[in-house]
Amino acid sequence: MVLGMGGGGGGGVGLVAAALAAVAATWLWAALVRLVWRPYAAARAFARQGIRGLPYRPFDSHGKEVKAMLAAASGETLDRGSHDFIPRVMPHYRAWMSLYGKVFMSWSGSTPSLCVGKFEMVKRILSDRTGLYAKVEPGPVILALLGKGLVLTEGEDWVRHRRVVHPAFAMDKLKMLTGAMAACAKEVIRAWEVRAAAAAGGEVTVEVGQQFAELTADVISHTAFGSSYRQGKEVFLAQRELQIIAFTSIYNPSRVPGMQYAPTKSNVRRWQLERKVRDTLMAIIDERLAAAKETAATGGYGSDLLGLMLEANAGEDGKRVMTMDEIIDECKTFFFAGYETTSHLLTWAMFLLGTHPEWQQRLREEVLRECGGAEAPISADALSKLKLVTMVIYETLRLYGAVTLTARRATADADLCGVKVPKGTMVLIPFAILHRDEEVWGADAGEFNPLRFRDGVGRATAHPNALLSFSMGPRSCIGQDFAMLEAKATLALILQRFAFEVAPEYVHAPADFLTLQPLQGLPVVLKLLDP
Ligand code: HEM
Repeated sequence: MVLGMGGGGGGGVGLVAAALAAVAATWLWAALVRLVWRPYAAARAFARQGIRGLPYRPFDSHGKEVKAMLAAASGETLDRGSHDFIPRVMPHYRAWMSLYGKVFMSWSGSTPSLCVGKFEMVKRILSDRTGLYAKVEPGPVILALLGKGLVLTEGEDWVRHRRVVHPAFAMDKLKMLTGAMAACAKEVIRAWEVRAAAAAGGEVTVEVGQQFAELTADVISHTAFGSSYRQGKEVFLAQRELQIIAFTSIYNPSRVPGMQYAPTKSNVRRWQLERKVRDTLMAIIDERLAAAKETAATGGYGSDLLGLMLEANAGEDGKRVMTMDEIIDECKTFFFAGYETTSHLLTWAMFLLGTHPEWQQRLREEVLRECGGAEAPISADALSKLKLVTMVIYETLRLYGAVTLTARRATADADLCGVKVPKGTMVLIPFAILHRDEEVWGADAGEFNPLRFRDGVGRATAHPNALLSFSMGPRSCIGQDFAMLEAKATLALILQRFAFEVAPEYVHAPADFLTLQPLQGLPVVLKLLDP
């Protein structure tokens, strides 16, 4: 009996051990398939089917030449006059391009990748309307952060979403948001004025990177949610914390597959925040729908981005085009896509103007002429006359565009200007490298020269779409006019009030953490023009 019981206990332990061994064997098998077999099989398949005629070496990222170049470039900071951050930010690409030319293959984990630096090919990929080059499937963490908003949808869903979101970003509607944008910027700048006025010589040093992050968050919260701004800001703060959790997990080198589902401390926090974002957005939307019912005669969902989206969503026959969950996903997308990008644009514009005083003075003269002095209100019409400011913003986007690279996946075998691209290939388009191509931009491609845009953005080079900071084609940035308007209004308000230079302690070290930013922020010395 006793023996029998002991035998039963031993059987239980044995079973547990067997189960653990089975789990370990499954994990080991999965790791072998992922890390060894798939790259090997993919390399063989590519060698056979070829992206024929292209320089090709499997497992390039471990090549000796690339390793040497990586070692040489890592940690380097740049001279302030140099805008060539490629060796620092994209050392693989620089190395590969110098070895293999503008089009080459590489490997990203087990996925074969084609890196495309030839403008004609880029144009073909980005203008595709057939779904041949689709967005890359996001991981579960990014999906939870962004939802199935415009950035991540495909096919019919994308067409439906774009139809609803597009009217909110029409220029005549955006013009009505200029007042809200300028009011947010004025509040931030007013605080600088107070500090400068109290300081000796009317001078104050401000870390503008951080300040612009707060400003663009405020602008999105106000312009998207109008009177529900406070709840909108809560959503924004929760989204920002979610973003940090998401990227900490994605960039964690010892990440264990499947861990995102375990109830760890950070996952529990993530779930709480996701619930908070959803519940708060749902409450704002419910309020709007109720208010719209009451004011049906005046047709009022509100003139902010959410209101315009709800109006377009109502459809002519009263049938909703998008579900409320999809509207929530679009709201999350606004925060994600429109906050850091615009904040970095402002930061880099201040860097370039702070290191080019002659351009700063030319812009100030233009602003004072077209918009008036510090007391004059900023209007969308006056902003549309700021030609030099626009040229400097384009040049900032060319040299320091927030998005340095985009990717697509070939959904079927394709012929890309004579190159065979097998189905499944990841196609990488390094915007930052294309923006420095001397064949496209001329011998001064590496220099700050806003005059190249004097005849407009489409005439700066032989290719009308050579500036790719907002991408091009059907999936190009829906918020580009919004970002340009916000940048112009903010720069005009600063130029009206301050002369500035980059502080001596600034270290020029552009870094790409999803978006291109100065690694240690941007301290700027602001001097009141009229102390
Ligand atoms: C300087 C500021 C900005 C830059 C540099 C920028 C850049 C980009 C780029 C490169 C894309 C294409 C990505 C790809 O196809 O892989 C994109 C798409 C998008 N952007 Fe922006 N963006 C900016 C501001 C904004 C703002 C302010 C908003 C909204 C408030 C916004 C919303 C979007 C959306 C929704 C998409 C997806 C469009 C679609 O696929 O239909 N962006 N952006």
